[in-house]
Amino acid sequence: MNVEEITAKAKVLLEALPYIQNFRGSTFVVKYGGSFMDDPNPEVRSRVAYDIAFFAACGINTVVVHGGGKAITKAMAESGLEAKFIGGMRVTDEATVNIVRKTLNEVVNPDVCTAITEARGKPKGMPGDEVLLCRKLDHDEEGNPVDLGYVGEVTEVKVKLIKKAIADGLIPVISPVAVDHDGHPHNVNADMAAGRVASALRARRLVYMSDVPGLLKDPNDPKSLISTLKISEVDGLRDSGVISKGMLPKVGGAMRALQDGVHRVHFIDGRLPHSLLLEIFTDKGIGTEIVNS
Ligand SMILES: Nc1ncnc2c1ncn2[C@@H]1O[C@H](COP(=O)(O)OP(=O)(O)O)[C@@H](O)[C@H]1O
Ligand SMILES: CC(=O)N[C@@H](CCC(=O)OP(=O)(O)O)C(=O)O
Repeated sequence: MNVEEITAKAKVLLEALPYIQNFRGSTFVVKYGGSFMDDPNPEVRSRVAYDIAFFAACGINTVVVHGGGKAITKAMAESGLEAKFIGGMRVTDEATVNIVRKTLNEVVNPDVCTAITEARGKPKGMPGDEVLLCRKLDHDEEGNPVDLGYVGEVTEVKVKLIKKAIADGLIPVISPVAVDHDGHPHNVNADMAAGRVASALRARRLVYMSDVPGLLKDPNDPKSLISTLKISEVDGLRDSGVISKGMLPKVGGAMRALQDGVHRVHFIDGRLPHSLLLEIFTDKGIGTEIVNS
């Protein structure tokens, strides 16, 4: 390496310093998944795991909530069950909730933990039904009544258990399953679960990773990225239909988290190499951020 190359390399490292100094000791919640988890290139998942291990090594209390919708649909098909969604939520009967729990807790959660371990991070798999309490979800985003079966809305997060794992130097990895007051497992939308975990932990950052560059003005045009959005601008975008489908629970979770004290919520493309590091450790970022003021 010549002097110019050494200087350029050092510059990249030093650019991260103020961010590391600023974020040390803060809590970040990362929604890991869902669509990019199925990317045929295993490198995609691995890179995200490296970014998560990087955060933890910088002293950021990093908590992961993962998805796994596609894996559930595949497991249902193998059992001869057809997946049905209403308003983006899976209709979940008794047989389905058993598949949801098994797939998320016994397949997806260990997979995410393995990826983090391979990046030399120290994950702690936490089945959601051990840390999340819920009641049956009985209304949709607009407040209309719905009955989706065993689909839950998180009412309580066992913060002490999560903080204990963090204090032990571990990265909690939580699946989107919860139990009601009778101990019956429920399926929870992973975006909403991540929002509630971020709220309960009073996280400084909540990051949603998906397979789009961020919030787009035109969902069919990746160049129409909205870089920064104020919370007050969200309703207008929702009413005009700009925010729709899979973005609705993310934005719903984001709004709630911001109202509960989370400082910023980011939406980034999990397929882009190291998008998590770039969004957090550079001035401009590469996705969308929603801020409170
Ligand atoms: N304004 C928008 N900007 C970006 N994506 C949007 C927007 N409105 C709706 N979407 C849809 O939301 C999807 C992301 O949500 P979802 O499919 O649930 O992702 P994941 O499974 O990765 O959590 C995008 O692929 C896109 O189809
Ligand atoms: C109620 C409900 O719909 N739960 C989701 C839980 C998994 C999830 O949200 O995963 P992604 O983030 O990969 O979509 C489901 O059954 O698909």
